Parts: sequence; structure tokens; C-alpha cells
Amino acid sequence: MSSTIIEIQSLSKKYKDADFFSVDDLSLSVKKGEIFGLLGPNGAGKTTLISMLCGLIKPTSGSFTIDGLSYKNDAKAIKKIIGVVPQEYALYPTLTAYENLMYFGSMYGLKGKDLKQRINDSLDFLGLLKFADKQIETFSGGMKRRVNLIAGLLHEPAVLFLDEPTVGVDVQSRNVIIDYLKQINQRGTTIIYTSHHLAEAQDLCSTIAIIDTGKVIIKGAPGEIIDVTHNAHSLEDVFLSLTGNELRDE
Ligand SMILES: Nc1ncnc2c1ncn2[C@@H]1O[C@H](COP(=O)(O)OP(=O)(O)OP(=O)(O)O)[C@@H](O)[C@H]1O
Repeated sequence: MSSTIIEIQSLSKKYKDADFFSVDDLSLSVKKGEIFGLLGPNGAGKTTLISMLCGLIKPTSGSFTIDGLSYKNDAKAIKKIIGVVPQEYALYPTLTAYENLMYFGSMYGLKGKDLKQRINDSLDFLGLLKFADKQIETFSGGMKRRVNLIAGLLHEPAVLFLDEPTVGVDVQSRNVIIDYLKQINQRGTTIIYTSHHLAEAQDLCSTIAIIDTGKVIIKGAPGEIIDVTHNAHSLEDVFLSLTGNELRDE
């Protein structure tokens, strides 16, 4: 049995002036070595949950640990062992891909040959080596997303958080990103990711949690949760059966 790497207990978040909880008394555990998919309709609370786990926003109540470190007492130590790839690009448009990655690497305390090697290997895997010296502002959305991904991974984190890593990219970019995530996972990084792409999550994730109105409504291996849901043949069937067909416009 693999050990637990993330343990979330009764975590809640109510934004200032909001009259509802975006994450509502949520408990969840993630095992070491998993690719864990957080799925849910728009506004379900996925980004809010990930933002708390990454230390970007403070919970209203509850607690969690990452690799045994408590967010209340060990926030700095947690930052060192996690990687974060947000939805929006965190890159400097007028710097080259290589310069951006050297900058992010140095922020993690990496330097010298080791850093250069990691940057080169990652750019190569993601098909970007020949664009290393081009400015980010000349890159397509799919290329920026791949550089963004490398930036969050240079320090080889124990846990990687990704918020919709394949949104708005073409099939070619998506495939290379998915292959890269699988490779990173095989090298030991636990991955927690959000997506609206259910077929992708079904293929990629060892465990899935569907979230709605800030609560986990089902969790398990994709095959398991399809099996236990009446008349479901795919993750999309499970998703619609549990979250309904109504639009979630706010
Ligand atoms: N900074 C904020 N201030 C107030 N309310 C917020 C804030 N951020 C999110 N919310 C609200 O919290 C709820 C959960 O939002 P969140 O972005 O976590 O959902 P999500 O599942 O990531 O949605 P999506 O799939 O659209 O990205 C929504 O009702 C949203 O409007």
C-alpha cells in the first residue's frame, strides 16, 4: 500500500463578503505516486482548493498536510517540495524561453550545469529546444503553456499542482504535455490536476474526485466510479449523472 502524501481535513474557504463557502468542509487524501484528477463544473471550487494547498490563499477553517508537513506550521517547507503550474502564464514576455527558465530555476536555488541540463532536457522533451532563444511574446498559446509547465517543475517537486494544463491548446501540444506529465509521474512526482477534459482525465488519472458546490461527491479510480454509477459507460456519464445537466452560469 502506498502512503498518503496529502491529507485534507474539513477544509473550508469563504471569500471575503461571500455568502457561501467555495470549499465546504472538504476532506480528501491523495496517495504518493498518484495522478489525481479534480473534476467539477464551473465554480465547483477546484481552483480555490488547489490555491489553498499551494499556499496562495488562506483557508477559512480546517487543515491539511503535505508529505507530513502541516500548512499551519511548515508553510515554508511545503513551498520547497511542491511545484505549481497556474492557469495563467507566469512568464516574462520579452525574455527568451531559456532566460525565463534560468530565472525560475534560480528562484528555486538551482544553478550551473545542473540547471542548464534540466532546462535543455525539458525543452527537448516538449519540442521547444529550437525555440529556446526566442522571446516568449513570439510563442503560441500551446508553446507558452509548455514553458510554463517546465517552470513549475525545474526543482523536481514531490507534488505538482496543475490548474487546467491543457486548456486552449491544440491536440499536438496536449499530447506532448500529457506524455511529459506521465514521465514526471514515473520519476516519482505525485500530480494533482484540474481539468474539464473528462476523456483525458479518464486516461491519465489513477484517482478522480468530482467536486460540486465545494464538496467531494465521488472519489475513486475512473473504472471504479464508472462501475458504481447507474447506466454510466464513461467519466462523462458519471459527471452528468452526479452534477446534472443544468448550466452553471453565475
Ligand atoms: N477571489 C474570489 N472572491 C470571491 N469569490 C470567488 C473568488 N474566487 C472564486 N470565487 C467563487 O468561488 C466559487 C468557486 O470558484 P473556483 O474558481 O474555485 O471554481 P472552479 O471549480 O475552479 O471553477 P472553473 O472550472 O470555472 O475554473 C465560485 O462561485 C467563484 O465565483
